Amino acid sequence: MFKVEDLHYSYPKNKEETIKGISFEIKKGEIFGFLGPSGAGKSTTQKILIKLLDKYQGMITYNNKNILELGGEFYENIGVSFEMPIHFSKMTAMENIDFFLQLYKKNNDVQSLMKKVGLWEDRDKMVSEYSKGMKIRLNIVRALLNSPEMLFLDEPTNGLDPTNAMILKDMIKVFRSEGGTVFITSHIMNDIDQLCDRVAFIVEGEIKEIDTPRNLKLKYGKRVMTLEYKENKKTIHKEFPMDGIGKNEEFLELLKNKEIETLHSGETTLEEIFIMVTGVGLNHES
Ligand SMILES: Nc1ncnc2c1ncn2[C@@H]1O[C@H](COP(=O)(O)OP(=O)(O)OP(=O)(O)O)[C@@H](O)[C@H]1O
Repeated sequence: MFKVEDLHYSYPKNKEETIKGISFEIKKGEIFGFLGPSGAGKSTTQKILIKLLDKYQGMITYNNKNILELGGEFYENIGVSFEMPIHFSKMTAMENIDFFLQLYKKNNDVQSLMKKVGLWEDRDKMVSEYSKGMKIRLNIVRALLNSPEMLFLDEPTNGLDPTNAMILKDMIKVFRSEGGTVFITSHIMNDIDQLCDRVAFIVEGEIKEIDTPRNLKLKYGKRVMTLEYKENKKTIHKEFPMDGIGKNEEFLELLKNKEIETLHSGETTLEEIFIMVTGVGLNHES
């Protein structure tokens, strides 16, 4: 759906390039995660893809057309939800929605969307009375107002409690199951793991990895089995190579004779991969 080839970008006031020659594709019907430490260039790339920044080098096509040649119809087909919810706070949620609806030719079913995010009952409240979580949910409704074929989401679950985060993730999955395509950035690796078909890691304007979360886990994980068992009221921890595990006598003896507490393959988490690829820890406060 999107093809980005050798993209370079520098902000006018900066000497150094912010985006240093990245290439990737977003396939129709996939959820594509764009991950990286703060300042890596995620928002800049997203802004270029949605045509908010244009003086770049390289080639970007959307459905095989150069995005620079696309007119207003481009915005009929995409939905955008950025991290900071921006609404008219002195208007009610519905007044906000009505305002944005009339900008589009295609309209989604607002009542159904508002019910899905649990805001229908509060639709006539001023947005200034909304909590942060409510504003974020209203933001996603806004992004879906034109029934887009592609969604751009910047940190969509940031600031949501687990229940609301789950509602939002379910909406994103339903959107994909109905054929939609999603470009998402997040610092919450669990969400990324649950949602994304493929992820790219960007560090200082360069892409270091692109693959499925599963392939990355296989690549960065250790091929070992770890076993914890009880012996004389103590927990003993042992590691065995995955290769030939079925014939490893010591491992099999432990399985047969000991009280096993845990048994794991050495699969790593996306969070550990993030740290390995980017060299930067995740800030859990964000
Ligand atoms: N308008 C701007 N003018 C000049 N430099 C900018 C501008 N916006 C961003 N930058 C710089 O470009 C680099 C990439 O910023 P960007 O916002 O794309 O990072 P990010 O990966 O989205 O970070 P975060 O996770 O913190 O949102 C940073 O060094 C930032 O300071």
